[in-house]
Amino acid sequence: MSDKSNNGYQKIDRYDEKVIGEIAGNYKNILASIGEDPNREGLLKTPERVAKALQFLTHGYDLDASEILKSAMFKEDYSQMVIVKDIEVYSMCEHHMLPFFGKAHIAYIPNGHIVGLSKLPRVVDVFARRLQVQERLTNEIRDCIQDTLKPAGVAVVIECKHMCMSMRGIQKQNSVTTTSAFTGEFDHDKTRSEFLRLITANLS
Ligand SMILES: Nc1nc2c(ncn2[C@@H]2O[C@H](COP(=O)(O)OP(=O)(O)OP(=O)(O)O)[C@@H](O)[C@H]2O)c(=O)[nH]1
Ligand SMILES: [Zn+2]
Repeated sequence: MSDKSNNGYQKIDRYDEKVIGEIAGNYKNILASIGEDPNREGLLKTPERVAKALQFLTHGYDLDASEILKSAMFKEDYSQMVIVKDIEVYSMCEHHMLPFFGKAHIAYIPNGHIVGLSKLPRVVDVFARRLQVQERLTNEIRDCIQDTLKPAGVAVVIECKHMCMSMRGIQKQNSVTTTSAFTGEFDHDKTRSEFLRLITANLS
Protein backbone atom coordinates (compact mmCIF):
# COMPACT_ATOMS: atom_id res chain seq x y z
CA MET A 1 0.00 0.00 0.00
CA SER A 2 1.28 3.46 -0.73
CA ASP A 3 2.11 6.08 1.85
CA LYS A 4 1.20 9.56 0.66
CA SER A 5 1.67 11.26 4.00
CA ASN A 6 5.14 12.62 3.21
CA ASN A 7 4.67 15.36 0.59
CA GLY A 8 3.39 12.91 -1.97
CA TYR A 9 6.34 10.52 -1.69
CA GLN A 10 5.76 6.83 -1.46
CA LYS A 11 7.72 4.39 0.62
CA ILE A 12 7.63 0.95 -0.98
CA ASP A 13 8.14 -0.79 2.32
CA ARG A 14 4.74 -2.33 2.61
CA TYR A 15 2.31 -3.70 0.13
CA ASP A 16 -1.43 -3.87 -0.20
CA GLU A 17 -1.89 -7.53 0.75
CA LYS A 18 -5.33 -7.81 -0.86
CA VAL A 19 -4.07 -6.53 -4.22
CA ILE A 20 -0.92 -8.65 -3.99
CA GLY A 21 -3.11 -11.71 -3.34
CA GLU A 22 -5.34 -10.95 -6.32
CA ILE A 23 -2.45 -10.38 -8.72
CA ALA A 24 -0.59 -13.45 -7.45
CA GLY A 25 -3.70 -15.61 -7.94
CA ASN A 26 -4.00 -14.39 -11.51
CA TYR A 27 -0.31 -15.07 -12.18
CA LYS A 28 -0.67 -18.61 -10.88
CA ASN A 29 -3.29 -19.12 -13.59
CA ILE A 30 -1.05 -17.47 -16.18
CA LEU A 31 1.80 -19.84 -15.30
CA ALA A 32 -0.54 -22.78 -15.89
CA SER A 33 -1.79 -21.22 -19.14
CA ILE A 34 1.73 -21.01 -20.59
CA GLY A 35 2.27 -24.69 -19.84
CA GLU A 36 4.22 -24.33 -16.61
CA ASP A 37 3.62 -26.15 -13.36
CA PRO A 38 2.89 -23.40 -10.79
CA ASN A 39 3.53 -25.94 -8.02
CA ARG A 40 7.09 -26.82 -8.96
CA GLU A 41 9.60 -25.60 -6.42
CA GLY A 42 11.16 -22.77 -8.45
CA LEU A 43 7.78 -21.22 -9.20
CA LEU A 44 6.07 -21.52 -5.84
CA LYS A 45 6.78 -17.94 -4.79
CA THR A 46 6.86 -16.50 -8.31
CA PRO A 47 3.25 -15.24 -8.43
CA GLU A 48 3.80 -13.26 -5.24
CA ARG A 49 7.16 -11.92 -6.44
CA VAL A 50 5.64 -10.82 -9.73
CA ALA A 51 2.75 -9.20 -7.90
CA LYS A 52 5.12 -7.17 -5.74
CA ALA A 53 7.24 -6.24 -8.74
CA LEU A 54 4.14 -5.11 -10.61
CA GLN A 55 2.96 -3.08 -7.67
CA PHE A 56 6.34 -1.34 -7.54
CA LEU A 57 6.42 -0.77 -11.30
CA THR A 58 3.02 0.95 -11.16
CA HIS A 59 3.33 2.81 -7.86
CA GLY A 60 3.18 6.15 -9.66
CA TYR A 61 -0.62 5.98 -9.63
CA ASP A 62 -0.52 6.63 -5.89
CA LEU A 63 1.72 9.70 -6.05
CA ASP A 64 1.00 13.37 -6.63
CA ALA A 65 3.75 14.94 -8.74
CA SER A 66 2.48 18.45 -8.17
CA GLU A 67 2.72 18.02 -4.38
CA ILE A 68 6.29 16.80 -4.78
CA LEU A 69 7.24 19.94 -6.72
CA LYS A 70 5.42 22.21 -4.25
CA SER A 71 7.38 20.69 -1.37
CA ALA A 72 10.62 22.29 -2.62
CA MET A 73 9.85 25.53 -4.45
CA PHE A 74 12.03 28.45 -3.47
CA LYS A 75 11.77 32.15 -4.30
CA GLU A 76 14.87 33.04 -6.30
CA ASP A 77 15.85 35.79 -8.70
CA TYR A 78 17.38 33.56 -11.38
CA SER A 79 16.02 33.66 -14.89
CA GLN A 80 18.40 31.57 -16.98
CA MET A 81 17.67 28.09 -18.24
CA VAL A 82 18.00 25.28 -15.68
CA ILE A 83 18.61 21.84 -17.19
CA VAL A 84 18.66 18.41 -15.59
CA LYS A 85 19.66 15.93 -18.25
CA ASP A 86 20.24 12.18 -18.52
CA ILE A 87 17.50 11.26 -16.02
CA GLU A 88 16.97 7.49 -16.18
CA VAL A 89 13.46 6.50 -17.22
CA TYR A 90 11.90 3.09 -16.61
CA SER A 91 8.30 2.67 -17.67
CA MET A 92 5.99 0.07 -19.19
CA CYS A 93 4.07 0.43 -22.42
CA GLU A 94 0.35 0.19 -21.96
CA HIS A 95 -0.04 -1.94 -25.08
CA HIS A 96 2.13 -4.92 -24.14
CA MET A 97 3.06 -4.19 -20.52
CA LEU A 98 6.70 -4.54 -21.53
CA PRO A 99 9.38 -2.10 -20.37
CA PHE A 100 10.52 0.95 -22.21
CA PHE A 101 13.54 2.72 -20.82
CA GLY A 102 16.03 5.45 -21.57
CA LYS A 103 16.66 9.04 -20.59
CA ALA A 104 14.72 12.22 -19.96
CA HIS A 105 16.12 15.73 -20.30
CA ILE A 106 14.22 18.54 -18.59
CA ALA A 107 14.70 22.29 -18.64
CA TYR A 108 12.78 25.22 -17.27
CA ILE A 109 13.27 28.96 -17.14
CA PRO A 110 12.42 30.25 -13.65
CA ASN A 111 9.84 32.96 -13.21
CA GLY A 112 10.36 33.95 -9.59
CA HIS A 113 10.73 30.40 -8.23
CA ILE A 114 13.24 27.64 -8.63
CA VAL A 115 12.59 24.02 -7.63
CA GLY A 116 14.76 21.51 -5.77
CA LEU A 117 16.70 19.74 -8.50
CA SER A 118 15.92 16.21 -7.28
CA LYS A 119 12.22 16.93 -7.65
CA LEU A 120 12.45 16.87 -11.45
CA PRO A 121 13.57 13.21 -11.60
CA ARG A 122 10.93 12.48 -8.96
CA VAL A 123 8.27 13.94 -11.26
CA VAL A 124 9.59 11.74 -14.08
CA ASP A 125 9.20 8.67 -11.86
CA VAL A 126 5.66 9.54 -10.76
CA PHE A 127 4.47 9.46 -14.36
CA ALA A 128 6.85 6.74 -15.60
CA ARG A 129 5.80 4.25 -12.92
CA ARG A 130 2.45 3.69 -14.60
CA LEU A 131 1.30 2.04 -17.80
CA GLN A 132 2.27 4.61 -20.38
CA VAL A 133 2.92 5.65 -23.93
CA GLN A 134 6.04 7.74 -24.33
CA GLU A 135 4.17 10.69 -25.81
CA ARG A 136 1.78 10.99 -22.85
CA LEU A 137 4.62 10.56 -20.38
CA THR A 138 6.42 13.47 -22.04
CA ASN A 139 3.37 15.73 -21.99
CA GLU A 140 2.43 14.87 -18.41
CA ILE A 141 5.88 15.83 -17.14
CA ARG A 142 5.78 19.10 -19.07
CA ASP A 143 2.25 19.99 -17.91
CA CYS A 144 2.95 19.21 -14.26
CA ILE A 145 6.04 21.45 -14.17
CA GLN A 146 4.33 24.24 -16.11
CA ASP A 147 1.13 24.21 -14.03
CA THR A 148 2.83 23.91 -10.65
CA LEU A 149 6.02 25.97 -10.91
CA LYS A 150 4.62 28.40 -13.50
CA PRO A 151 8.01 29.05 -15.09
CA ALA A 152 8.62 31.11 -18.24
CA GLY A 153 8.96 27.85 -20.15
CA VAL A 154 9.45 24.10 -19.88
CA ALA A 155 11.21 21.68 -22.21
CA VAL A 156 11.10 17.90 -21.98
CA VAL A 157 12.89 15.47 -24.31
CA ILE A 158 12.68 11.72 -23.75
CA GLU A 159 14.67 9.06 -25.61
CA CYS A 160 13.67 5.43 -25.02
CA LYS A 161 14.07 1.90 -26.27
CA HIS A 162 10.87 -0.13 -26.24
CA MET A 163 11.20 -3.82 -25.40
CA CYS A 164 8.00 -4.53 -27.31
CA MET A 165 9.89 -3.47 -30.45
CA SER A 166 13.08 -5.39 -29.66
CA MET A 167 12.33 -8.68 -27.91
CA ARG A 168 9.10 -9.36 -29.84
CA GLY A 169 7.08 -7.92 -32.72
CA ILE A 170 9.22 -6.09 -35.25
CA GLN A 171 12.41 -7.10 -33.31
CA LYS A 172 14.47 -4.00 -34.08
CA GLN A 173 17.27 -3.95 -31.54
CA ASN A 174 18.67 -0.46 -32.02
CA SER A 175 15.75 1.83 -32.69
CA VAL A 176 15.29 4.67 -30.23
CA THR A 177 12.12 6.77 -29.94
CA THR A 178 12.47 10.48 -29.18
CA THR A 179 9.58 12.60 -27.96
CA SER A 180 9.52 16.24 -26.93
CA ALA A 181 7.20 18.78 -25.36
CA PHE A 182 7.70 22.51 -24.91
CA THR A 183 5.97 25.54 -23.43
CA GLY A 184 6.54 29.29 -23.26
CA GLU A 185 10.04 30.52 -24.09
CA PHE A 186 10.92 27.14 -25.59
CA ASP A 187 8.50 27.85 -28.43
CA HIS A 188 11.14 30.30 -29.70
CA ASP A 189 13.79 28.79 -31.98
CA LYS A 190 16.74 30.41 -30.21
CA THR A 191 15.84 29.11 -26.73
CA ARG A 192 14.86 25.69 -28.00
CA SER A 193 18.12 25.40 -29.98
CA GLU A 194 20.16 26.35 -26.92
CA PHE A 195 18.39 23.64 -24.90
CA LEU A 196 18.92 21.03 -27.60
CA ARG A 197 22.58 22.03 -27.94
CA LEU A 198 23.15 21.79 -24.19
CA ILE A 199 21.53 18.36 -23.80
CA THR A 200 23.65 16.96 -26.62
CA ALA A 201 26.87 18.71 -25.48
CA ASN A 202 29.43 16.61 -23.66
CA LEU A 203 30.30 19.05 -20.88
CA SER A 204 31.56 16.80 -18.12
N1 LIG B 1 3.02 5.76 -30.09
C1 LIG B 1 3.45 4.81 -29.25
N2 LIG B 1 3.32 3.53 -29.60
C2 LIG B 1 3.77 2.60 -28.75
C3 LIG B 1 4.38 2.91 -27.55
N3 LIG B 1 4.75 1.76 -26.94
C4 LIG B 1 4.36 0.76 -27.78
N4 LIG B 1 3.77 1.27 -28.88
C5 LIG B 1 3.19 0.66 -30.07
O1 LIG B 1 1.86 0.28 -29.85
C6 LIG B 1 1.45 -0.38 -31.03
C7 LIG B 1 0.34 -1.36 -30.76
O2 LIG B 1 -0.03 -1.81 -32.02
P1 LIG B 1 -0.94 -3.10 -32.29
O3 LIG B 1 -0.93 -3.37 -33.77
O4 LIG B 1 -2.27 -2.93 -31.63
O5 LIG B 1 -0.16 -4.23 -31.48
P2 LIG B 1 0.75 -5.41 -32.05
O6 LIG B 1 -0.03 -6.26 -32.98
O7 LIG B 1 1.33 -6.10 -30.87
O8 LIG B 1 1.86 -4.59 -32.85
P3 LIG B 1 3.37 -4.94 -33.19
O9 LIG B 1 4.21 -4.42 -32.05
O10 LIG B 1 3.65 -4.17 -34.46
O11 LIG B 1 3.51 -6.42 -33.34
C8 LIG B 1 2.73 -0.98 -31.61
O12 LIG B 1 2.96 -0.36 -32.85
C9 LIG B 1 3.81 -0.59 -30.59
O13 LIG B 1 5.06 -0.37 -31.20
C10 LIG B 1 4.50 4.28 -27.19
O14 LIG B 1 5.02 4.66 -26.14
N5 LIG B 1 4.03 5.19 -28.08
ZN1 LIG C 1 4.46 -2.03 -26.36
